[in-house]
Amino acid sequence: MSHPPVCAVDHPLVALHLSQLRDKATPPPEFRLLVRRLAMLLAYEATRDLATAPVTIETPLTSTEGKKLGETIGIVPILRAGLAMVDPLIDLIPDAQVWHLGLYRDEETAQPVEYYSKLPDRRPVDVAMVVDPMLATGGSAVAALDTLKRWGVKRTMLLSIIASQPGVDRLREEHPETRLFVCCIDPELNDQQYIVPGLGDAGDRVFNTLVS
Ligand SMILES: O=P(O)(O)OC[C@H]1O[C@H](OP(=O)(O)OP(=O)(O)O)[C@H](O)[C@@H]1O
Ligand SMILES: O=c1cc[nH]c(=O)[nH]1
Ligand SMILES: [Mg+2]
Repeated sequence: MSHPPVCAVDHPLVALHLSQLRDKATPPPEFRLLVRRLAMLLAYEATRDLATAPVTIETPLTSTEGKKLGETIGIVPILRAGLAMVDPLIDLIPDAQVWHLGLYRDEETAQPVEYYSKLPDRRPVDVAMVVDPMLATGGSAVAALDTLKRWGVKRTMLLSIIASQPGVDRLREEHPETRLFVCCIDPELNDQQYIVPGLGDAGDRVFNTLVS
């Protein structure tokens, strides 16, 4: 089966929650809830092709065949903003492992700076689901995927709420094998490399650290 490399989830619920998320009047508690809902909707699409294995279960009435996951999943949040997408994903995939990567964008250069990574030597997962609400220049996602590739993960996907077109192009160029799931692709970046129209700084809006 061949998959489209980029899936922009076209759904009325995505559209309405995304509109509220973009609104500058949306306060952090509601922002977090909206990120949670959108992460679940993205995860529903992204997990469509996960392998399953048969399992026999007993209902109160009889034996029947059910399913269990047939591969191991790692959820990889890019700190900080990616943390807001972890809980909704482990609600849906309770056995998933969570591996944190700390990256921030240098404010002057917009280049990613790694400040936390504690992956073990032995790669323990079949599929890595990288989560970060924003794919702007693509620098942070490319750095995270470089790390996961060195770690030996064969199948990677990235779930982002908003991507920029330049970020999508860069990801396709540098990690063509990574499947990308987004709620929306915005056309451009501004001079500070923020996504336009975007939603501003996702990490600051999640963690209420926007200082004006
Ligand atoms: O595609 P890029 O140009 O690399 O930009 C996207 C990155 O920027 C944001 O994180 P930020 O650096 O603001 O860190 P934070 O989550 O701690 O706020 C966002 O959550 C991504 O990680
Ligand atoms: O628009 C952007 C770009 C980078 N990081 C964000 O949080 N927002
Ligand atoms: Mg930020």
